[in-house]
This record gives sequence, C-alpha cells and structure tokens, in this order.
Amino acid sequence: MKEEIYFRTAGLTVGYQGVPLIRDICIQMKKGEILTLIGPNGAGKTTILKSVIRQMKPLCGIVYLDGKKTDEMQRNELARKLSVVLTDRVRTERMTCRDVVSTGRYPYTGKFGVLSEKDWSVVDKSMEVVGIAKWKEQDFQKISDGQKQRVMLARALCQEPDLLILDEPTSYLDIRYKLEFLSILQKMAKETGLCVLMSLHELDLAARISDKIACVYEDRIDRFGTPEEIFTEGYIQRLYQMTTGLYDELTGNLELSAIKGEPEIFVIAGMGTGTMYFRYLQRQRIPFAAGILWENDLDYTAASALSSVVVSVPPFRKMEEKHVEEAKKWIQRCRKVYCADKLKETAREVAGLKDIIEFAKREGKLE
Ligand SMILES: Nc1ncnc2c1ncn2[C@@H]1O[C@H](COP(=O)(O)OP(=O)(O)OP(=O)(O)O)[C@@H](O)[C@H]1O
Repeated sequence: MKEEIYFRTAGLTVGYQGVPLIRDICIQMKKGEILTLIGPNGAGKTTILKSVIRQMKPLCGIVYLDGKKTDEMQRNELARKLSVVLTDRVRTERMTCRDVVSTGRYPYTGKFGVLSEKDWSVVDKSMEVVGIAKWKEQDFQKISDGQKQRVMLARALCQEPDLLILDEPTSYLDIRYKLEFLSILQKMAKETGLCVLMSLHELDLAARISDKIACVYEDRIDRFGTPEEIFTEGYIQRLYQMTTGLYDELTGNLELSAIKGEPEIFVIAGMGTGTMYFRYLQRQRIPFAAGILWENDLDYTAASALSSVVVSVPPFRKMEEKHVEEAKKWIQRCRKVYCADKLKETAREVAGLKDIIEFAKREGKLE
C-alpha cells in the first residue's frame, strides 16, 4: 500500500512586508512522522511555522493538509486538524492549568464555548498523557516556564489534531522533561498517526527523534531529508557557521576549541579514558598531545578537537613502529605524561601502547 503524504508545502515563500525571507519551501511528511526545522538563530524557523498555521500570510505557495489546500479551509476545519504550541504568550489571567488546557477544545464547542462531559474527559486525559494531572487546580500564572510548556502541550493535544506544530517546545525543560516531552510526541506519532512539525535547537535530540529534518539557511531550505542524510560530517559546522569548537554529527557531542601551542602534556588515551582529561586540560588552557589512538576510538573525536597533536592509527589497522616513534618524539618534548589507570591495565596487551608507557616511565614523566 502506498503511504500517503499528509502534510506538504509546495513552493512556499515566507517573509515580512512582501520581502521574501525563505523561498520555495518544499517539505513533506507522512502520517505518524516527526519533521523538525533546525538552523541558526534568526534563520526563519518561527516564520515558517507561523506561515504554515496561517498566523502570517505566505508570500506565495501552498500548504496542503491531507491533500487539501489550507487556504481554502474554514478556520474551524483547520483548527480541528492542526494545533499549535508557539512561544507567544496566551492570555491566562486567573486561569487554572485545567482551564488553560480546556481552551484547546474550542474548535469542538458551540458558539458559547461550553464544554461537554466528553470534552472535559479529553482535557483530563491529555493532562494525564503529559503527566500534569496533579496540577489541575494550580494557577497557570504561578507555575514555572517549563511547567507551562507541558501545560501548553496538553492543551494542544486535547485539540485532537492530525498535525501538531511546536516552536522550540523543549527550550525551558530540564533534561528529564526534555526526554519525557519528546517521548510523548514520539509515542503519539507512532501510536495515533499524529504528524509533528517543530523547531528545535537541541541538535542531538533532533537527530534522534526526527523522521525528517529541514535545515533553514539564508534564503532557503538548504537540506531536507532523514537525520542520516542531514547529519553528515562537517555539515552542522557549516550550517551554523561555527568558527569555534566542533560538533560531532554521530554522537551529538560538542567540543570547545583546542588550546594552540607547543604541547606540555602527552595524554596516552583510548577507550574513552582520555576525553574528560582532555576537557580538563582545555579548561586549564594547557596545550597537549594525545595518542596513540585508533581513529575509531571513543577518545578520538575529542582528541582531534582539543589537542595540538594527535598520533593516530587508521581504524582496524596495526599500530606500527612509526606510530610508536612519533609518540615517543612528542613524549620527549612534553614535560609530563598522563595515562589513566584503567588504560594502563589494558595497554599491557597492546605492544605499541605498552612501549610508550614504559618509555614515559624511563623518561621519569609518567604521572
Ligand atoms: N514581525 C517581523 N517583522 C519583520 N521581520 C521579522 C519579524 N519577526 C521576525 N523577523 C525577522 O525574521 C527573521 C527570522 O526570524 P524567526 O523568528 O523566524 O527566526 P528563527 O529561526 O525562529 O530564530 P530563533 O532560532 O532565534 O528563534 C529574523 O531576521 C527576524 O529579525
């Protein structure tokens, strides 16, 4: 069976006062998918989201939901299909959290806005799904920003939308709630076929949760595809025009810039025993050398980001005499050598590493 595209934009151009900001946006997703917009501050992610929900009029192009043009839909029809969690403040004076959530039912109530028993049960269920049932009677104004984000998610869910749109939904959440929040979205998407369109600044999370990613850059969607297609080596550095530090697309790790200069310490690293120490030396502003590392070792990414010199061996190749000699040369030039105890044990089995540890001992430099 052919899977239907549920959400699609065709030649969508968005901007302000008739001036295009992002042109010719062509993105799409099927039911049950999560599509995330990433890109630098001010790139235009919020502008795209606001244009999709018709809070702003697109300069040209079409947004399709379930094959229908959204600009031909009645407001109420659109509100039943699509719900929104934007960062803009909603007016919530003297409202309990349950009241705020209940405003999500407005597309289903009559013109007097009276909620039926069924509406209230959807409200309560949404609060349970998001894990905020205990705050029902709490004054919305008196909860934290992170708690408000979760209330607004429950409000959007109780609208029972086909497409949920969220602008930086995890920005105020602590690490536990970031994961919980995104897990709820993922569960809803996979179990109920909900489509999710959101912007995220947390690239590591975007890479893990998204089925599709659109990269907003300058006046265009620079890349649109699966995380595997987007997070290729060096791309994030270019997208964000990073001039300091390093982003590792595979792990989502960020490293600061290396302290340049003649290395003072040689770190015998491997199996992840070196990374924390590299970061410590970087904080102390001490230039260092690292080795002998296989280029697929856990420590290699941080070593190549933070050290002045890395003595390395290509993946799955033998450590050769030339690598040992190079490491010894740097050990002679450094005033100290560090090797974690855990690595000293393992290194007994690895000829090259054993050689340089013994050499450092003989030189009186091993810590
Ligand atoms: N009302 C407005 N009128 C004119 N320009 C605007 C307006 N609102 C935003 N902009 C501009 O549009 C550009 C895109 O802003 P937008 O908020 O969409 O970016 P964003 O990618 O969501 O950024 P961030 O990651 O910082 O939240 C910015 O240069 C911003 O200054």
